[in-house]
Amino acid sequence: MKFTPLKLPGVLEIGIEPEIDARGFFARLFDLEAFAAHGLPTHFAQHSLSHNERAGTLRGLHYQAGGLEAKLVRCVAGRAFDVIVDLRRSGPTYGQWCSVELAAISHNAVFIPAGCAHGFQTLVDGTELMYQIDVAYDAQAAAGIRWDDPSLAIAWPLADPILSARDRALPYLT
Ligand SMILES: Cc1cn([C@H]2C[C@H](O)[C@@H](COP(=O)(O)OP(=O)(O)O[C@H]3O[C@@H](C)C(=O)[C@@H](O)[C@H]3O)O2)c(=O)[nH]c1=O
Repeated sequence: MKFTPLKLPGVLEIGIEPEIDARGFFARLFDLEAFAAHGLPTHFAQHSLSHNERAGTLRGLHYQAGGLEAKLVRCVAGRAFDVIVDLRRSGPTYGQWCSVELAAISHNAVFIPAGCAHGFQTLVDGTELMYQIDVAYDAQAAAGIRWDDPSLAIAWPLADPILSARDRALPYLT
């Protein structure tokens, strides 16, 4: 497995190192020792799947109030523009964002540490993202920031995104 730091501290793109033969390949997606060596969680309380019918669907930007949720996100069908926003007020990159394209064909994943918000926009119909989340979902703690916050100015690839009513009503970052 390959661990590549992205622009924000603690955000890593995780790639596979496939063992290729005439049949195809075999690749590890999770390795307890490697995750521990990179300071990543080795226990994930919930694995979840997000299915998105249409290209342009945008979910986010979400975080858990209290900033305690870390997650590993991978695309298992289609492609998505994935965004991480740093909400760690005491850190030097507070309010900054970074992105990575997650694609089923690339077999990559992104690790999002606690204290960051997350969102994505699907690039093709039928895109699915799989989450491995280190703490159990707490509906009362679900929080978010508007996808089009002017102070973030995220360069979403597709115009007129498909949004949930909840995401349309999220507050701006203050
Ligand atoms: C996220 C989540 C939602 N739900 C429920 C709540 C609701 O009835 C339904 C849909 O919830 P949402 O609209 O919040 O789903 P969604 O907009 O897909 O939320 C997700 O967005 C991306 C960007 C993330 O990073 C995720 O952590 C999560 O916040 O599923 C759970 O039961 N467990 C969960 O872990």
